[in-house]
Amino acid sequence: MLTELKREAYEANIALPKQGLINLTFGNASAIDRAQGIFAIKPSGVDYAVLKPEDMVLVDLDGKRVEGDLNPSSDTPTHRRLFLAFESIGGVVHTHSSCATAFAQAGRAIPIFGTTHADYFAGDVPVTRKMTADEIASAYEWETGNVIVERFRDLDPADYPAVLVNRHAPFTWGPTVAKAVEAAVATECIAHMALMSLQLAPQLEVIETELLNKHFKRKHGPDAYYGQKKA
Ligand SMILES: O=C(CO)[C@@H](O)[C@H](O)COP(=O)(O)O
Repeated sequence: MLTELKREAYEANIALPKQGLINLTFGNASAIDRAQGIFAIKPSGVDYAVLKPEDMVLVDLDGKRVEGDLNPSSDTPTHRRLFLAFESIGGVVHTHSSCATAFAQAGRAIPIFGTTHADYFAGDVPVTRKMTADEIASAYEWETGNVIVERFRDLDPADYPAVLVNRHAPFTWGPTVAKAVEAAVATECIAHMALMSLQLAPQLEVIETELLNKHFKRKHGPDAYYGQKKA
Protein backbone atom coordinates (compact mmCIF):
# COMPACT_ATOMS: atom_id res chain seq x y z
CA MET A 1 0.00 0.00 0.00
CA LEU A 2 1.24 3.51 -0.90
CA THR A 3 4.58 2.12 -2.06
CA GLU A 4 5.59 5.39 -3.73
CA LEU A 5 4.81 7.39 -0.58
CA LYS A 6 6.94 5.04 1.51
CA ARG A 7 9.76 5.35 -1.01
CA GLU A 8 9.51 9.18 -0.84
CA ALA A 9 9.61 9.14 2.96
CA TYR A 10 12.48 6.64 2.94
CA GLU A 11 14.56 8.80 0.54
CA ALA A 12 14.02 11.82 2.79
CA ASN A 13 15.06 9.93 5.92
CA ILE A 14 18.28 8.58 4.43
CA ALA A 15 19.11 12.06 3.08
CA LEU A 16 19.30 13.41 6.66
CA PRO A 17 22.53 11.63 7.74
CA LYS A 18 24.01 12.25 4.27
CA GLN A 19 23.47 15.98 4.88
CA GLY A 20 25.23 15.77 8.26
CA LEU A 21 22.05 16.52 10.20
CA ILE A 22 21.85 13.32 12.25
CA ASN A 23 23.65 11.80 15.23
CA LEU A 24 22.77 8.18 16.12
CA THR A 25 19.05 7.63 15.46
CA PHE A 26 17.93 11.14 16.37
CA GLY A 27 15.49 12.66 13.91
CA ASN A 28 12.84 11.43 11.50
CA ALA A 29 10.96 12.42 8.33
CA SER A 30 7.43 11.83 7.07
CA ALA A 31 5.46 12.35 3.85
CA ILE A 32 1.68 12.56 3.51
CA ASP A 33 -0.81 11.44 0.86
CA ARG A 34 -3.42 14.17 1.36
CA ALA A 35 -6.07 12.39 -0.76
CA GLN A 36 -5.99 9.36 1.53
CA GLY A 37 -5.11 11.24 4.72
CA ILE A 38 -2.25 8.82 5.42
CA PHE A 39 1.41 9.62 6.08
CA ALA A 40 4.52 7.44 5.95
CA ILE A 41 7.02 7.96 8.78
CA LYS A 42 10.34 6.52 9.92
CA PRO A 43 10.04 3.58 12.36
CA SER A 44 11.19 4.33 15.89
CA GLY A 45 14.80 3.61 16.88
CA VAL A 46 15.85 2.08 13.55
CA ASP A 47 19.40 2.88 12.46
CA TYR A 48 19.42 4.91 9.23
CA ALA A 49 22.12 2.60 7.85
CA VAL A 50 19.78 -0.39 7.79
CA LEU A 51 16.54 1.44 6.95
CA LYS A 52 14.50 0.12 3.98
CA PRO A 53 11.53 1.68 2.14
CA GLU A 54 9.26 -1.11 3.33
CA ASP A 55 10.13 -0.23 6.95
CA MET A 56 8.19 3.04 6.70
CA VAL A 57 5.09 2.95 8.89
CA LEU A 58 1.76 4.20 7.52
CA VAL A 59 -0.35 6.25 9.97
CA ASP A 60 -3.68 7.99 9.35
CA LEU A 61 -4.61 11.48 10.55
CA ASP A 62 -6.50 9.96 13.48
CA GLY A 63 -3.18 8.55 14.67
CA LYS A 64 -4.03 4.95 13.83
CA ARG A 65 -1.30 2.70 12.39
CA VAL A 66 -2.60 1.63 8.99
CA GLU A 67 0.33 -0.56 7.91
CA GLY A 68 3.71 -1.64 9.27
CA ASP A 69 5.04 -4.09 11.85
CA LEU A 70 7.51 -1.63 13.40
CA ASN A 71 6.51 1.12 15.84
CA PRO A 72 6.21 4.53 14.20
CA SER A 73 8.61 7.27 15.32
CA SER A 74 8.06 8.53 18.88
CA ASP A 75 7.56 11.97 17.26
CA THR A 76 4.60 10.74 15.17
CA PRO A 77 2.01 12.78 17.15
CA THR A 78 3.99 15.97 16.43
CA HIS A 79 4.12 15.20 12.71
CA ARG A 80 0.38 14.44 12.77
CA ARG A 81 -0.41 17.69 14.61
CA LEU A 82 1.51 19.65 11.95
CA PHE A 83 -0.19 17.86 9.04
CA LEU A 84 -3.58 18.68 10.59
CA ALA A 85 -2.74 22.33 11.25
CA PHE A 86 -0.71 23.25 8.14
CA GLU A 87 -2.82 21.95 5.25
CA SER A 88 -0.35 23.15 2.59
CA ILE A 89 2.55 20.95 3.72
CA GLY A 90 3.39 17.57 2.25
CA GLY A 91 6.26 16.55 4.47
CA VAL A 92 7.80 17.10 7.91
CA VAL A 93 11.39 16.65 9.09
CA HIS A 94 12.74 16.63 12.63
CA THR A 95 16.47 16.67 13.41
CA HIS A 96 18.77 17.45 16.32
CA SER A 97 21.28 19.21 14.06
CA SER A 98 23.85 20.83 16.34
CA CYS A 99 23.71 24.57 15.65
CA ALA A 100 19.94 24.81 15.27
CA THR A 101 19.53 22.69 18.41
CA ALA A 102 21.89 25.03 20.28
CA PHE A 103 19.53 27.92 19.53
CA ALA A 104 16.53 25.76 20.52
CA GLN A 105 18.18 24.79 23.84
CA ALA A 106 18.97 28.45 24.50
CA GLY A 107 15.36 29.35 23.74
CA ARG A 108 16.55 31.79 21.08
CA ALA A 109 15.20 32.42 17.58
CA ILE A 110 17.81 32.36 14.82
CA PRO A 111 18.27 36.06 13.99
CA ILE A 112 18.20 37.13 10.35
CA PHE A 113 21.68 38.58 9.93
CA GLY A 114 22.14 38.24 6.19
CA THR A 115 20.85 37.56 2.70
CA THR A 116 21.51 33.80 2.90
CA HIS A 117 18.89 33.65 5.64
CA ALA A 118 16.61 36.13 3.87
CA ASP A 119 16.59 34.04 0.69
CA TYR A 120 14.94 31.27 2.65
CA PHE A 121 12.98 32.64 5.59
CA ALA A 122 10.77 35.70 5.87
CA GLY A 123 12.34 36.64 9.18
CA ASP A 124 14.00 35.14 12.27
CA VAL A 125 13.53 31.36 12.49
CA PRO A 126 10.98 31.32 15.31
CA VAL A 127 11.35 29.49 18.62
CA THR A 128 8.41 28.20 20.63
CA ARG A 129 7.69 28.99 24.27
CA LYS A 130 8.81 26.47 26.86
CA MET A 131 6.33 23.64 27.41
CA THR A 132 4.67 23.56 30.83
CA ALA A 133 5.27 20.70 33.24
CA ASP A 134 1.71 19.49 32.60
CA GLU A 135 2.24 19.52 28.83
CA ILE A 136 5.50 17.58 29.24
CA ALA A 137 3.88 15.07 31.59
CA SER A 138 0.76 14.57 29.49
CA ALA A 139 0.72 13.98 25.70
CA TYR A 140 4.30 15.25 25.23
CA GLU A 141 4.69 14.74 21.47
CA TRP A 142 1.14 15.99 20.74
CA GLU A 143 1.73 19.02 22.97
CA THR A 144 5.04 19.62 21.14
CA GLY A 145 2.93 20.02 18.00
CA ASN A 146 0.54 22.31 19.86
CA VAL A 147 3.25 24.77 20.94
CA ILE A 148 4.47 24.89 17.33
CA VAL A 149 0.96 25.62 16.02
CA GLU A 150 0.50 28.24 18.77
CA ARG A 151 3.75 29.95 17.70
CA PHE A 152 2.45 30.08 14.11
CA ARG A 153 -0.84 31.77 14.97
CA ASP A 154 0.29 34.87 13.01
CA LEU A 155 2.94 33.33 10.76
CA ASP A 156 2.46 31.60 7.42
CA PRO A 157 4.22 28.20 7.43
CA ALA A 158 4.89 28.70 3.72
CA ASP A 159 7.08 31.74 4.56
CA TYR A 160 8.72 30.12 7.59
CA PRO A 161 9.38 26.43 6.83
CA ALA A 162 11.04 25.81 10.20
CA VAL A 163 10.61 26.23 13.93
CA LEU A 164 12.83 25.61 16.96
CA VAL A 165 11.04 23.77 19.76
CA ASN A 166 12.32 25.34 22.98
CA ARG A 167 14.86 23.11 24.76
CA HIS A 168 14.35 20.45 22.11
CA ALA A 169 15.35 20.88 18.45
CA PRO A 170 14.16 21.99 14.96
CA PHE A 171 11.15 20.80 13.00
CA THR A 172 10.91 21.79 9.32
CA TRP A 173 8.30 21.25 6.61
CA GLY A 174 7.53 21.97 2.96
CA PRO A 175 5.11 21.23 0.10
CA THR A 176 7.01 17.94 -0.31
CA VAL A 177 9.16 15.99 2.14
CA ALA A 178 12.15 16.68 -0.14
CA LYS A 179 11.51 20.42 0.41
CA ALA A 180 11.26 19.76 4.14
CA VAL A 181 14.74 18.17 3.99
CA GLU A 182 16.00 21.24 2.11
CA ALA A 183 14.54 23.46 4.86
CA ALA A 184 16.34 21.36 7.49
CA VAL A 185 19.64 21.85 5.63
CA ALA A 186 19.00 25.61 5.30
CA THR A 187 18.07 25.92 8.98
CA GLU A 188 21.28 24.24 10.17
CA CYS A 189 23.35 26.24 7.69
CA ILE A 190 21.99 29.64 8.78
CA ALA A 191 22.14 28.65 12.46
CA HIS A 192 25.84 27.87 12.04
CA MET A 193 26.41 31.17 10.20
CA ALA A 194 24.49 33.08 12.88
CA LEU A 195 26.56 31.50 15.68
CA MET A 196 29.81 32.41 13.92
CA SER A 197 28.57 35.93 13.12
CA LEU A 198 27.72 36.47 16.81
CA GLN A 199 31.21 35.30 17.78
CA LEU A 200 32.74 37.82 15.36
CA ALA A 201 30.30 40.63 16.24
CA PRO A 202 28.35 40.03 19.49
CA GLN A 203 26.38 43.26 19.04
CA LEU A 204 25.43 42.41 15.43
CA GLU A 205 22.03 43.78 14.34
CA VAL A 206 19.55 41.93 12.15
CA ILE A 207 19.41 43.05 8.50
CA GLU A 208 17.14 45.92 7.50
CA THR A 209 13.65 45.19 6.18
CA GLU A 210 14.40 46.50 2.68
CA LEU A 211 17.17 43.95 2.17
CA LEU A 212 15.08 41.19 3.79
CA ASN A 213 12.15 42.08 1.56
CA LYS A 214 14.33 42.24 -1.56
CA HIS A 215 15.85 38.82 -1.06
CA PHE A 216 12.77 36.98 0.18
CA LYS A 217 10.50 38.30 -2.58
CA ARG A 218 13.24 37.72 -5.19
CA LYS A 219 13.14 34.05 -4.30
CA HIS A 220 9.47 33.58 -3.40
CA GLY A 221 7.67 35.98 -5.73
CA PRO A 222 6.47 39.61 -5.53
CA ASP A 223 3.32 38.84 -3.54
CA ALA A 224 5.13 36.84 -0.87
CA TYR A 225 4.48 38.21 2.58
CA TYR A 226 6.99 38.10 5.37
CA GLY A 227 6.41 38.28 9.09
CA GLN A 228 2.63 38.06 8.85
CA LYS A 229 -0.09 35.61 7.85
CA LYS A 230 -1.19 35.91 4.23
CA ALA A 231 -4.50 37.80 4.02
O1 LIG B 1 13.16 14.07 19.46
C1 LIG B 1 13.67 12.99 19.62
C2 LIG B 1 14.41 12.69 20.87
O2 LIG B 1 14.42 13.88 21.67
C3 LIG B 1 13.58 12.01 18.50
O3 LIG B 1 14.15 12.60 17.34
C4 LIG B 1 14.31 10.71 18.73
O4 LIG B 1 15.65 10.89 18.85
C5 LIG B 1 14.05 9.83 17.53
O5 LIG B 1 12.98 9.10 17.89
P1 LIG B 1 12.41 7.96 16.92
O6 LIG B 1 11.96 8.64 15.66
O7 LIG B 1 13.55 6.98 16.65
O8 LIG B 1 11.30 7.36 17.72
